[in-house]
Amino acid sequence: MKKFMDEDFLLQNDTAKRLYHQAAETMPILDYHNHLEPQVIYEDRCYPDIAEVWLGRDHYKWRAMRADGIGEDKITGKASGREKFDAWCAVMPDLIGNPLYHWTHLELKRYFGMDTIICPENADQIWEQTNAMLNTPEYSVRNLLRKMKVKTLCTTDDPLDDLHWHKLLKADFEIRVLPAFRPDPVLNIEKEGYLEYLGKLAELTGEDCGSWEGLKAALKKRMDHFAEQGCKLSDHALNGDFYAPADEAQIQKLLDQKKADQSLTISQLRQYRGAVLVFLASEYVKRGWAMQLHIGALRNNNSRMFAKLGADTGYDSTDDPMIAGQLNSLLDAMEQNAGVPKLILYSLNSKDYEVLATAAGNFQDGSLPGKIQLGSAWWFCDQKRGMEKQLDTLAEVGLLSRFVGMLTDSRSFLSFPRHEYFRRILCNKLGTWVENGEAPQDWTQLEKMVRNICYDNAVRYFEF
Ligand SMILES: O=C[C@H](O)[C@@H](O)[C@@H](O)[C@H](O)C(=O)O
Repeated sequence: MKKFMDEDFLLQNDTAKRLYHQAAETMPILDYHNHLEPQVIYEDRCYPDIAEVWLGRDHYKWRAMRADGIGEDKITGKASGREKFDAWCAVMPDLIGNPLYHWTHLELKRYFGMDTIICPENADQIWEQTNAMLNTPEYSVRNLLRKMKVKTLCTTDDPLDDLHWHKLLKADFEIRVLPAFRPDPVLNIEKEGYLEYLGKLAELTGEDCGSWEGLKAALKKRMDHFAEQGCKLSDHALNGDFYAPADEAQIQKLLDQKKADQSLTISQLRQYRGAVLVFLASEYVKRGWAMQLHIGALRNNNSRMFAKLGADTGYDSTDDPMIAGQLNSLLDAMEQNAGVPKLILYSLNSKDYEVLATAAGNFQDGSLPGKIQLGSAWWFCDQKRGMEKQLDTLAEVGLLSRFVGMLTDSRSFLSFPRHEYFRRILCNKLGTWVENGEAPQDWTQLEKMVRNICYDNAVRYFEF
C-alpha cells in the first residue's frame, strides 16, 4: 500500500514519476489569476497565526466547515483564531475525498515541513509549530511567494482602482505583481449600484458614461492606466446571458432605459453585455491583452448570508446555462469587428468543456499557437477528477501541448502548492498514456511538453 502523500503522490507509474521529478517539480510559477491583495504583498506582512493565513479569506474552507456542522461564529464570526483552527482540525478528517484534504496537507508539508495528519489530536502540535515559523521574517508574505518560486502573479482589479500598490511593488519587489482588468461592474447593468458605478467612472475619467461613446472612452482611459502598470490580462465573470446582436444605436437606448429606471429584458441584457464584450475585445486586441471569460457561476444564492457577509463567502453554485450558441455568436461578432483577442474560456460547469473547446477551435486564426484556450478546471471543478476531465477534453478536442496551465484563483498566500497538485496530475496523465502505448516514450518531447504546460507556454502567451 502506498504511503499517504509521499514524494510520488498521484504518480502511478515510473514514467509519471520521472516526468514529474525531472521536468515539473523545479519549474517556477506564473500565477495569472488570483485574488491576492497587492497591499499585503507590498507591506510584506507576517501572519499572526495559522488560522489567519489558512482560514482568514478562503471561502472554500468556510463552505466545508458549514457542511460539517461548524457554526458561523467559528468560521467568519467572533471566535478566536485558535477556536477557528480547532474547528478546522475537527473538520479535516471528514474531508477525505475533497481537494481541501490534499491541498491543506500539501501546504503543511511544503511551507512548514510537517507530515502531520491534520486532526484534533494533532491540533496543538500544528498550532504551535506553524505559528512559531509564521512569526519569523522567513514567513513574510513575500518570502512565502519566493519559497514557491513564484515569478509573476496577476491579481484581479476593478477599473476604478488606482493601482497604487502595484506601482509601489514594481520598484520594490523582484516578483512581478501585475493587475488584471476586471470590468464586471460595467457588464452587470442589471445590478443595483450600476449607475452609481458609472458615476464614479465618469468622475474619474471626465467622460459622460451615460452615453455609449462616453462609456467606451472612459473604459479606454482606464485600460491605458492599467497598461501603464504592466497589465496584460483581463477577466470577466459571465452568467448565462451574455450575447445577442445589436447595433450601437440600440445600446444607447438600453443605457437610456436603465437611466430611466426601467429594467432590461433578458434579450436586452444580452445585447448590452455582448456589445460591451465586443468593444472590450477590440481594445484587448490593440493592446495584446488576454481576455478571460469565467462563465456559469451562480453567485450569492443564500440571500440572508449575502446580506450579512457579502460576495465570495462560500454561497455560490455551478449554473447550468445553455451557452454554445451565445458563445460562438459572441466570438464571431468579435472576429468580424476587430478580431478575437487571446482568449481563455472557463466554465464552472464541466458539462461545457466540449462546448468551450470546440468554440475555441472555430476561431484559432494561426497568429499564435493556442491563441484560444480551454481554461483550467475552475473553482468546484478544481480537483483531481475535474482537472483530469479538463486535460482530457483539451487533448481530445484541442491541443493540450499549448495549454497555459494552472492558476490558484486564491485569496490565500499558502495556495501555491495547487500548482504542484496540477503538475502531478498532468505528469500522471502523460505517463499513463506512454505506459499504455498511447504516446511514444520520447523523453525530450515529453519533458518539453511538461515544462511548457507548467510555465513556458504562459510566459510566451501572456508575453511576460
Ligand atoms: O475559485 C473561486 C474564486 O475565488 C471565486 O470566489 C471567484 O472569485 C471566481 O474565481 C472569480 O474570479 O470570480
